[in-house]
Amino acid sequence: MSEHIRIGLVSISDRASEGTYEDQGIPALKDWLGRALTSPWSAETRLIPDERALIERTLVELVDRAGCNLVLTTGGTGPAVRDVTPEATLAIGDKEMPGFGEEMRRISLNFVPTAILSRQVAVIRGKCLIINLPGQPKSIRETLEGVRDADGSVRHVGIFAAVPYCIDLVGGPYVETDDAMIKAFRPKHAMRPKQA
Ligand SMILES: Nc1ncnc2c1ncn2[C@@H]1O[C@H](COP(=O)(O)OP(=O)(O)OP(=O)(O)O)[C@@H](O)[C@H]1O
Ligand SMILES: Nc1nc2c(c(=O)[nH]1)N[C@H]1C(S)=C(S)[C@@H](COP(=O)(O)O)O[C@H]1N2
Repeated sequence: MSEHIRIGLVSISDRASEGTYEDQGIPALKDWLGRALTSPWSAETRLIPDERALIERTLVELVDRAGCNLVLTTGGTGPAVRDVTPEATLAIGDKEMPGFGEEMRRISLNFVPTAILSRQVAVIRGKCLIINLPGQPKSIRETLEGVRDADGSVRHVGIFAAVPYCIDLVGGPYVETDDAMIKAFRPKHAMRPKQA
């Protein structure tokens, strides 16, 4: 049986939050999750500037008060002075999960040589997994879903394949995905029968 998950979606951008351009981060996150998840979910969205204290408060609020078991951020992971998303995320995490950042940079190198400029991290806070994604809206799909060959076969598995089992392990709800988009990996003993 699958269970409902509340997912925090946080777009961190000075210019989108002040209206210089329209935010494409939250729509891209919603669009991807809408196509990838087959179990029930709802989103808590926030559009905020690159202010460390505000990022920390927002993440804490989404986990501790809104009850999110997954939070995806986009933006603010680069080397510029105002890019502080990784520092804010690490500051409020109980445990760092370095594999997500390492793998996202490897995946992103298939698309841009500047992928190594992205300092994204992931952490566990309570029963929630928080993952930083880069700011480019197209990078959301690239990192979550991975890289495909021209015939559609998966060349480099996206990081979302490891997300449902990670949420299981911290005591969150059982999340299911559409295998055609992203096949979630779980060891046999942790798998439940697929919903019809
Ligand atoms: N929320 C967003 N909506 C649309 N495009 C974005 C968004 N965030 C980032 N981008 C694009 O991706 C690029 C890299 O993202 P990054 O997080 O480094 O932004 P930035 O250059 O620090 O500027 P800002 O914080 O004002 O978005 C941006 O320069 C912008 O072109
Ligand atoms: N998958 C993917 N990753 C990417 C990119 C991209 O276009 N696709 N852009 C890179 C660029 S240009 C930068 S500067 C860094 C910085 O992350 P930020 O956008 O959060 O500041 O992410 C990188 N990671």
